[in-house]
Amino acid sequence: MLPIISGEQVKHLDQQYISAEGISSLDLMERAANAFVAWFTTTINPNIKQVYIFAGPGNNGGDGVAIARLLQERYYNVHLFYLQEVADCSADFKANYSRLPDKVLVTKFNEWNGIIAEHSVIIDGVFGVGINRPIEGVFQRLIQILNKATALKIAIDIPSGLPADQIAFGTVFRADHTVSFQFPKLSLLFPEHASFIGELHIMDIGISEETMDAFQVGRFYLRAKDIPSLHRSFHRFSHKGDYGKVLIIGGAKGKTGAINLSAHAALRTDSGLVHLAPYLEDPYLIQPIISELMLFQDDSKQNLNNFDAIAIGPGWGMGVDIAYYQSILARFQKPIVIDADGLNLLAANPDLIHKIPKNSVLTPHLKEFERLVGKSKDHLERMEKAKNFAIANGLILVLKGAHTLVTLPDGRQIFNSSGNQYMATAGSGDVLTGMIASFLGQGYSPEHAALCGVYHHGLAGELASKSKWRGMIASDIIEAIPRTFLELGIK
Ligand SMILES: NC(=O)C1=CN([C@@H]2O[C@H](COP(=O)(O)OP(=O)(O)OC[C@H]3O[C@@H](n4cnc5c(N)ncnc54)[C@H](O)[C@@H]3O)[C@@H](O)[C@H]2O)[C@@H](O)CC1
Ligand SMILES: [K+]
Repeated sequence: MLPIISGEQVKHLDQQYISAEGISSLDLMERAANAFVAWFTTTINPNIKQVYIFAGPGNNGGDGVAIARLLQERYYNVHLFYLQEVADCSADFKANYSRLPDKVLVTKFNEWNGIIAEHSVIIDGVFGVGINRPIEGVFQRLIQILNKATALKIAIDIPSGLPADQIAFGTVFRADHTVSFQFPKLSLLFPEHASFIGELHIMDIGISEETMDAFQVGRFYLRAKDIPSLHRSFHRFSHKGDYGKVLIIGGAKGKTGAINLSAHAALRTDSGLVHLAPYLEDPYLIQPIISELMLFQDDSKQNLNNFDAIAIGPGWGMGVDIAYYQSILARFQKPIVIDADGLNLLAANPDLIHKIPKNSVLTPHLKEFERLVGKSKDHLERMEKAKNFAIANGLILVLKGAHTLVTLPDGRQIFNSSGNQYMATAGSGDVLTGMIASFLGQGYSPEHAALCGVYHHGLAGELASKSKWRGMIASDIIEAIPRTFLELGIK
């Protein structure tokens, strides 16, 4: 998994890599600029009239100057603005400045007439991860002008003004796209920064995960390439029992749709047998949405250990008898998945937390998490609370959101990269619950079940949204689950 190192560590990473690989920092900047241009030329409409690049005094500005040259070589009309006397800029900035072709128009920012032509693109290379104080003066004026412009806006590495690992504290460039090098900076994953970042793209510039691992940050970014090695493989003689027997408990009167969605998702994630235990006097009254599902009448006395995995909570309601909740925890000794009202009931009855089997997977959204541990002033504090909670209770916490955060009992924190905004739809969380339970039932470790569940879920959402867009519903995500295996090359 890709380590997420701090802004401060980036300098050391660069130096370490540069000395180990025998390349210069200028070469690394050239790679970064090439990576940006490769993304730009394949993503941005080629009919744009003008590219405006704004370069600050450091190496982010240096990237901007190198990008100006590379884009001009590809016949774009490039207008470069620099903000500080070139003599006062970083060494690699100056080296790139001296390589600029004549066809790049170059203007000092304070001599700019402020006009931005229609159908143009703005590239922000004012500050990168070296920002160390709030933006003021000429820099602030520029960012304010650019934020008002209607042109498409792209940030190099990080929107200028955003600190790499903290919550924004002043003026920040508002990008439509952020093209970040090598790994996402931590602050790019915070929900409060969504409007600064736009779409996030991570471009590899050749620094290996091993080089980055040396920094031991304990924070990671989960990508498609990480997933296949987490999967178990099955052979042609596998029996449906090998694929696990899963029980989904929840679904009070009027809310049985939630367990149906979880159960259906578990089947599509390859579970062999899936049972529903709705919280109804007569569970046989409900109609499973698909005929492959089975009903289970749980009377607090039955042996639950015949199941390989259990998920509790979807649509359960807050009227559940706590003695029944306790009886489930007493009758099943393996890690379980807890979601929705399973979590809300825990928040209302905190003593229950100590009875949950270790390494169980809890999947709160932000509000449910708040009910469990109290309010957080920002995502940074929330991350800290998630870590403390997972370590103190020996549980895996899956904090759902745009970059779902999985916190493991040893404190490691893993941000997911798959998924999109169309997944914020009713029942999407129930689908995830069923998927994680399915992987658990198939014999995956709780850690791998959580990570595979989260990644496949996001990918299923991406695939389903290609045809359903805003109209996507949770059932569409379920239907797309099988294709996620194909997409990731998992047989
Ligand atoms: N491995 C990587 O991630 C690579 C990083 N490179 C680029 O290098 C950038 C980091 O470069 P630097 O460390 O030079 O940092 P920056 O380019 O972010 O800027 C640092 C400069 O701005 C000044 N400064 C900081 N905050 C200011 C403020 N509020 N007002 C006025 N001046 C301020 C600093 O004194 C310093 O001169 C990255 O973001 C990335 O764009 C690439 O060139 C190569 C590879
Ligand atoms: K920038």
